[in-house]
Amino acid sequence: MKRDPQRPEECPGRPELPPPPPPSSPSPLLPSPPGEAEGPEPKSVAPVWIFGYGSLVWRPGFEFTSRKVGFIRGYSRRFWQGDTFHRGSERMPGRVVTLLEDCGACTWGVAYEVRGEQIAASLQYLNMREAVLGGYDTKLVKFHPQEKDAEEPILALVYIATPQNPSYLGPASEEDIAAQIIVSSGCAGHNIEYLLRLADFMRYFCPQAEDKHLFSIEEALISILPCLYYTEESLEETASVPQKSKG
Ligand SMILES: N[C@@H](CCC(=O)N[C@@H](CS)C(=O)NCC(=O)O)C(=O)O
Repeated sequence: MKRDPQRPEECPGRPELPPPPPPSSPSPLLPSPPGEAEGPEPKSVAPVWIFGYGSLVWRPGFEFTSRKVGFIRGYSRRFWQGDTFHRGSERMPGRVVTLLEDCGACTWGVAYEVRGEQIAASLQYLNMREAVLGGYDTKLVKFHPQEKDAEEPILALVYIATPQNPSYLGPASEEDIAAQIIVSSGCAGHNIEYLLRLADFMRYFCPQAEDKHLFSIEEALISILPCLYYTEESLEETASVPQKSKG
């Protein structure tokens, strides 16, 4: 998919979250879970909400009852967590996101509602994916749905990789982070996919939100890999442009 390195000034209207496609056809950004609950609501006392701000935004990997786009306050998203399994290897660790406490900031993502049997299944799955394999801890945060009529924030579980975890890499320049992402891949795929899918989610579902860190890394990556540039000219037009004289 060609990319437009400039964020659209005016998104052509934020698309609604696509309804999860039938399991046989993965959706472009927010792949359907193993099977979003259909039919009568599972019996449960109270739902649990899980907030995702990285790969969980587009690859939850567990069954859920509903999902909402929104944000949490007091945190900034940073590509400061190393990953030697999903998007990297022991020899070439990738970089994935975690949250940095940052009062006054907010981080946008997707909150998933799980009910009944979904609760144990999703937490067991995420414990393996995030905690055991990823080095993330859990924390409770207040999630603010983007819907205008949403009154109260929702208490949600979030996975955060703290500086104490062994895979934590910490700060680096956006250029260095982009260079590391370019050469890393793991069991879940290339680290470039991880970055670009997250940038696409923000561009199209949260166009009003700022995320300088994320988009600076995307721009640095695109400047290194011009093949990702989006051009409106057709190849023929480009080819017909007279070459500059070598001077
Ligand atoms: N906890 C964050 C980040 C989670 C994350 O991206 N974890 C990585 C590393 S453990 C992961 O699950 N990767 C799976 C993938 O890259 O597809 C979230 O809520 O999305």
